[in-house]
Amino acid sequence: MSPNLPFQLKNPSLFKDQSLVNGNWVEAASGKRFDVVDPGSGKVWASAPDNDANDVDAAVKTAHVAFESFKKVNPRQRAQWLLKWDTLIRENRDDLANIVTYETGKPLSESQGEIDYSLGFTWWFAGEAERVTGTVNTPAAPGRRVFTVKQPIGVAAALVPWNFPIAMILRKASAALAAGCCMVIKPSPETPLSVLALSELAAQAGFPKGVLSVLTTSLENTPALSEALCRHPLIKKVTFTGSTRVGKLVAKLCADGLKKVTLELGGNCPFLIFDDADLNQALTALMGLKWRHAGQACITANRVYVQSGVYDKFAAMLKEASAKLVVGHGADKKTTMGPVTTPRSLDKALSQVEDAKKHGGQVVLGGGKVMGTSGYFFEPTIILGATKEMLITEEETFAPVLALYSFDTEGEAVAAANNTSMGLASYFFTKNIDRTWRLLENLEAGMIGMNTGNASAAESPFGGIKESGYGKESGKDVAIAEYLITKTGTLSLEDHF
Ligand SMILES: O=CCCC(=O)O
Repeated sequence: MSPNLPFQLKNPSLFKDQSLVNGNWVEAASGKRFDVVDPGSGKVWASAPDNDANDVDAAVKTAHVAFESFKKVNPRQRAQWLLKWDTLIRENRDDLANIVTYETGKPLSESQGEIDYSLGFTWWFAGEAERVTGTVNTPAAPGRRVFTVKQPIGVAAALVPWNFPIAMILRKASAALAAGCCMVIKPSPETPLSVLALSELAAQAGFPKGVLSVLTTSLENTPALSEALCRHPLIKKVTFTGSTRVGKLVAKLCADGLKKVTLELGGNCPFLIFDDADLNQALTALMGLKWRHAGQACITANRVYVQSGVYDKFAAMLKEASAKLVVGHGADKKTTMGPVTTPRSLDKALSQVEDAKKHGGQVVLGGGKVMGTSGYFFEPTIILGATKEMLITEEETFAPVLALYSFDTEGEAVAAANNTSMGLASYFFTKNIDRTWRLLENLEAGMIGMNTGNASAAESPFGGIKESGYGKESGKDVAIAEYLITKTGTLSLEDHF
């Protein structure tokens, strides 16, 4: 228990800074630990065990032993544990939000918003647990019946990012637990403590020992530990959220063991505004989507295409609204945009801005690091006159930098929006119903926001196409199916009549 937290916890039992294996809080076998840094100050405020590949086998084997019992637990019991977990998370919302803010940098109101959004997953998958059903049919061959039964796939590994540490865990773990799978979680090195706090609440909710395990690790040991998880023969399913580059490595590692994989990868999402759009609606949506967590969401708007008739007007509206953002420490109530989570993101943002300038882009707001602070702050930045030659068009930014492109026709906008290897989300704003339908069909993305920038919900299948990955998280049937196998039974009947 750390006495020196930079914030007060109402429930001190939530501060867990050891790994969780078989229901026990443990250190890495090496005894090493790594630091957890507050991005708002650049200061170390906690640490966690630096597990490496050698720590994987014990965690997976004990998870497998737990799975042998957990898979037989009645689905209603699993649903009840999920609902109890949901209640405990609700009761500890403020403490969890503080931990998230000090790990990720996001403003407290956003951390609270993330928890509220995430509770959709515990609630939703509690319902899904009891609705897993098989099928029965009568095939063409005489005297036969064919059945399918669904069963949990086994122990799953979750490789989880730092940008939404509560939402990503609850989206993955709730589906796995509802299905009857155990899960070994490898949190991001930036955000181990929020995941450990959630796991403590899962234990308090009644989930048996070994059902959820957490192996924390440093940036340095992340590749080897992740590889060991992907290669372990008792891991039957891997779910990864992160970059397309790493997602491809995970897919290759899992291919060797023919493991089922869900990949939620990079976005580079387009946001289209047509002349007939409600510009206030588009502005409100863009302000929420783009500046949320300082631009560090996979589904954020990376490329904003505005039709020429409203380009200047919308650019002015956007600049005026964005200039009012208050950049500061996430724990400060006045803050409306926090820091980026890692210093690496600052360098990437700066290189994209410099590159845009070289290609003729006009920086009309921000453009650089916030000076005179040890936190990782980047100014909210707007680049006008963006073109396809720019780095920002090619690469996901993951920082508060927004590029505005002008277009004339719908065909031109769709071609530009789709001109990326990625296909996570696309957004468009128009009041033309025919165009709405055409865009839904023609935009190449797994999720389409139509006059909204807020399309994520427990009820909606979440996932991309193209190099944004495969598999769905959340939504009815599809998400829990990622953790199930289908077994077919064929029965031969004797006819007595
Ligand atoms: O960053 C990716 C996840 C964001 C969301 O779930 O809406």
